[in-house]
Amino acid sequence: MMSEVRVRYAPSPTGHLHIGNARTALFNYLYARHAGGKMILRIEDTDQKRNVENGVESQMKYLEWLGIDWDEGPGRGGDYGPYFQMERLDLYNKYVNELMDNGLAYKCYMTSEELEAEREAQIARGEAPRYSGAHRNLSDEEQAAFEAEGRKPSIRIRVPESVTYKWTDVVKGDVSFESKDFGDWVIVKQDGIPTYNFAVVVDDHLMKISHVLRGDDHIANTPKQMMVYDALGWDYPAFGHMTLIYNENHKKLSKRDESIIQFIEQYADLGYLPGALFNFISLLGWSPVGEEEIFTKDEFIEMFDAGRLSKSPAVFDQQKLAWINSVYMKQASLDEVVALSLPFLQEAGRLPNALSMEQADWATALIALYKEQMTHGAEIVTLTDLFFKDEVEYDEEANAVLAGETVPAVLAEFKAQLEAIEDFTPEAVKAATKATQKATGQKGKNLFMPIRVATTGQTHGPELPNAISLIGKERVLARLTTLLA
Ligand SMILES: Nc1ncnc2c1ncn2[C@@H]1O[C@H](COP(=O)(O)OP(=O)(O)OP(=O)(O)O)[C@@H](O)[C@H]1O
Repeated sequence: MMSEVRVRYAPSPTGHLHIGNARTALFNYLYARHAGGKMILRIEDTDQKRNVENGVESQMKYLEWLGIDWDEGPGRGGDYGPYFQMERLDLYNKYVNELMDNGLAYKCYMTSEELEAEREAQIARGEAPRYSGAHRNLSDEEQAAFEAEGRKPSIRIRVPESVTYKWTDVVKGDVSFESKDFGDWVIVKQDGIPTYNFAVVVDDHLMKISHVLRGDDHIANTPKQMMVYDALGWDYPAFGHMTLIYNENHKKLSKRDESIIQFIEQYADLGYLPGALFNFISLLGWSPVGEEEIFTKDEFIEMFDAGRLSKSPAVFDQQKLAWINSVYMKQASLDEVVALSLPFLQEAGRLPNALSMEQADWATALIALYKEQMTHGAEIVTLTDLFFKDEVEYDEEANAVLAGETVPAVLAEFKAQLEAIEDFTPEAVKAATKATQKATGQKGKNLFMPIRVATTGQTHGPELPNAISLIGKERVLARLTTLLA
C-alpha cells in the first residue's frame, strides 16, 4: 500500500507572502488535496535576526485569504496552528546529541576570523573554499583548552569522503551531487540554534513528510539534507524542486524586492479576488491539458498532475493577473463587486462612510456601470473620476469631436431636452437623445459622439444614458452650458 501523501509549506517569517512563495505553497496544497493527503505549515524561524514583526501572522493570513488551508499542527491560537521551529529546539538537540555520541558530528572552535582567513587562503591558491576539517579530530585536551579561552563551539556534521547523492526529482528528473564538494558543515551554530538544513530534516522526518516540494533555490541544500538523513539512519522523502517565479526583468521574486507589486497582501488591498489569484498562481509554472485557463479551486485540485510542472522558470505577468481578475469580476455578483469596490470610493473621500439609501443606490448603479470592464476594486476610483467633479477636461481627441460643424446644434437641442426632464433616469435621458435626433436630423456618430464627449469628456465609456443619469442633471447642464457659451 502506498503511504499517505504528506507535504509541507515551510516559510521563514522574514517578510510577507509574495507570488513566488504563494506558488510554492499552492502547488504543495494542490498536490496534497489531489492525493487526499495532508498539508502541513511549518514556520522556519531559527534565523532570528532576519525574522520580521508580523511575518508569521501575515504569511498565515494571506495563505488563508488565498484559500490554502493546512491540516495539523500543535496550535498557536487554534488547533491547526503551524509548527514553529523555535519551539522544537529540544527535539533537534536530541538528534544532535545522537550524532555527537556516534562520532558523526563534532565541535568546532574556529572563530569567524580564522574561518575567513582559511577561506581567503584557499581562494588565493585557486581552490574552492570549504571548511578544511581543522577541528575534526580534536583531543579532549585541545577542546578543554579552547573552552578555557572562552571560545564557544559550533557543531559540524562529518561529511563522508566519496558519496554520490542522487535522487529522481519530481520536477527535474535525475540530479546528483558529490560529497567531496562539501566541507563538514555547521548543524548547530555557536548560539546553540540548529541550522536550517539540520532542523528541516528532523522536522520532515518526524512530520512524516512524503514529498518535499520547494523552489529550486533549495536544490543545493538537498545533498546536505541527505547527509543528515543518512547519519540518522532515516529514509529520504521524495524531492521536487520547482522552478522559480521571475519578475519581468528576469530576476527571482524575493521578499526584499520592492520595485514591483508582488505581495498577496498588496493585491488583497487593491481589491483583487482571492479566487482569481488562486487561479492565476496555479498557472505559474504548471499548465492543464488544453487551452482553457479559468478554473475553480476544486477543478485545479481534481486536475493537478505534478508531471505537468514546468522545467523552465515562469515570469510573473501582472497584465495576465489583471485579465484573470477581470474575468472573475464579471462572473461575480453585483453585490460582491460593490462590496469590493465601494470602500475605495469611500477611502478616496468620494463618498461618505455612512451612506443614505439614495447614495447607496447611486453608488451601486455607478459600480454596475463599470463591472464589466474593471480589472480590480481600486480601479473604480480612477474609472469614475468624471462623476465627482464639476468640470471635465477635454483632451485633443475630445476637442476634435467637439469642433464638428453640427455639434453646437446637437448640444443646444440636447440641453433643452434635458432641462425639461423631471425625473433624471436613464430612460428619460434616452428619450431626450431620441428627441434630439428628431429635432436636429443628426444620428449615429454625429449624434452620440458630441453628447458623450460633451457630458463625460471621453470618446469611449460605459452605457451613455446611464452615465449621464448618474452624473446628474445639474452637473450635465453645467457642462453643456460651459461648452455652448
Ligand atoms: N521567486 C520564487 N518563486 C517560487 N518559489 C519561491 C520564490 N522565492 C521563494 N520561493 C519558495 O518559497 C518557499 C519559502 O521560502 P522563503 O520563506 O525562504 O522565501 P524567500 O522569498 O526565498 O525569501 P528571501 O527572498 O528573503 O530569500 C521556499 O520553498 C522557496 O523555494
